[in-house]
Amino acid sequence: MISHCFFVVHLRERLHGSGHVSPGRGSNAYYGARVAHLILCAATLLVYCVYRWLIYPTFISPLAKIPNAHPTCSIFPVWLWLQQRRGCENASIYRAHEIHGPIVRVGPNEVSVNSLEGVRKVYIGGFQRTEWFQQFRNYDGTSNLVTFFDGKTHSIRKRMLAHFYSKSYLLGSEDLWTLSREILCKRLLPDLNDAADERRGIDVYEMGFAVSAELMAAYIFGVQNGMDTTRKGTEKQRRHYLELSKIKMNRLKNSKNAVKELELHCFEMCQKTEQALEQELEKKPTLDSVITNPVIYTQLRASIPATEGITNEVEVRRLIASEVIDSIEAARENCGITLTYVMWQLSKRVDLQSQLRDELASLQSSFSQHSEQLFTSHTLQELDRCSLLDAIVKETLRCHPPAPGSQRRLSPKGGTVIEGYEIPFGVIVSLSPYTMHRNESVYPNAHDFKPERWLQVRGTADDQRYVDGEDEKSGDTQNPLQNELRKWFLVFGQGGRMCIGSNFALLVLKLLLASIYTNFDTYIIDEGNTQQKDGIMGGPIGEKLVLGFTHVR
Ligand code: HEM
Repeated sequence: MISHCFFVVHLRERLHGSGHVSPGRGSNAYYGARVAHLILCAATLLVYCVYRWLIYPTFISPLAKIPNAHPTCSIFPVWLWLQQRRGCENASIYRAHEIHGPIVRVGPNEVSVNSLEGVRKVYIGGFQRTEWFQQFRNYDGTSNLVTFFDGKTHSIRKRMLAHFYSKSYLLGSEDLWTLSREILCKRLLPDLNDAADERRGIDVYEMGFAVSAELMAAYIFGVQNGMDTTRKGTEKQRRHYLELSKIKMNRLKNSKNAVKELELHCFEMCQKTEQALEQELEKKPTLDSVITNPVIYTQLRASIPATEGITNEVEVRRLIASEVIDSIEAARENCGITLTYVMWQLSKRVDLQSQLRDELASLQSSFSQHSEQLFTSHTLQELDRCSLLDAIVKETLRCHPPAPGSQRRLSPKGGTVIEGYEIPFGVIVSLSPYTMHRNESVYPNAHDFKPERWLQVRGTADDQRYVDGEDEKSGDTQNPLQNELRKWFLVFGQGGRMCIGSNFALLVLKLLLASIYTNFDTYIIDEGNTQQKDGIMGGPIGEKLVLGFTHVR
């Protein structure tokens, strides 16, 4: 537009110069003509801007028909930005849906949806992720599962790993139960025992983050090559590691140095695993050491060259490191936050703790520290059938999703139609667990923590029967009410980009809870501020939860 105006001025000058009668340079008439041209250009520019940024988005764009979360949303992206700055983005979008229904415009080029049709179109339909996800690249921009844009590259990598994170594989994995026994029984429980004896409080927020990262690292690298920051005596390393993680996640000052140190730490674990594999040391345990296979590392090391065609060893190691550091972070943050909230909820309800203990006591496997049966090959399968435990974990994830924020995508070429509204190509479309999980018609009294809802079948109030553990794999169950609850459950995302670690996360959380609550009662000593942060991640604002532990008789 600006260049067009200059062209007009230039043309007029050429005309003047080619013999037309024109006011002489420096004369008043000459300057008057120039000013008139400039005014004309400015007016044209203004009209264009008003049309482009006011009239078109507000009245003509297909998005204009969608209700605005705020009157300015069609023109400026300021409303959303302000909600983010104020730390109330999720709550504000939720309120907008309550007022306007299943679809709202939250910015000139962004809409939020809250419906199953939205889930089906956006996630199951495979809309692309936005640029925002690129920040999860590691090692100077090396991609991984989270950041791959191209669908083909993404699905090759996902297929490479999916089997080793599938529920059926994990339930039968000797590596998983062996490494869990090592970490929980030899590192975590002895510290909790001491805490109970000494009447010392434990910050389970810190403990949850550390033990989750440690379990994930052990599955990736083998327990002997992974992390060791949970046991008593490692408090200094643990706090240093968690401090670095916090700096990285919150992009605080010095985050570059923190990122470097964390990447180096992960790279060292890769190198240690590589050396062990080269020397075939894995299967030679000494008397007091336990060794497990580096399940994920070995798979990536074999499959990246074979299926992605990358043979340069340094490059392969970089790709592996970029992939696994993300998984450790995902486990640390998401499982850490979830464990904190489950234990907070259980500590408020002694009755629920004892019901859970009764369910665990009915199993053949025992989680008692004094039992010979502790963690056998049946343990994981048995644990998976505990319906109350499952309900407690699911209800915690519903009420306190660790990643409650909008899962943003871009509308595809050719556009789409959602909830009857046309959405052109390139619009940011999102749904969020925060809003989906608060739907009163699916989750009555949605603001209350009610594990029972995951155990009920549809019927009258007096006809609420309990169902045994359903087959998670099949998705749909015989129970229409449970199917409905699951469809609205967005905690792990849905579709092709859904969380690859969901089964691992659920199983590890159940193992942790079974081990802790079989042996201890917990009570709150200092809960700080347990309100969830309103953002992409939703840890407790106070970043702590100090619980007391007492031995179960
Ligand atoms: C309670 C625990 C967890 C929660 C709530 C969670 C949540 C999520 C969500 C919501 C997404 C999808 C985001 C989107 O659609 O844009 C996701 C993706 C992902 N998660 Fe998790 N996660 C958890 C644990 C884990 C663990 C333990 C791992 C370790 C393997 C993991 C690895 C990943 C990866 C690699 C992706 C990207 C998948 C893809 O793009 O195909 N997550 N997670």
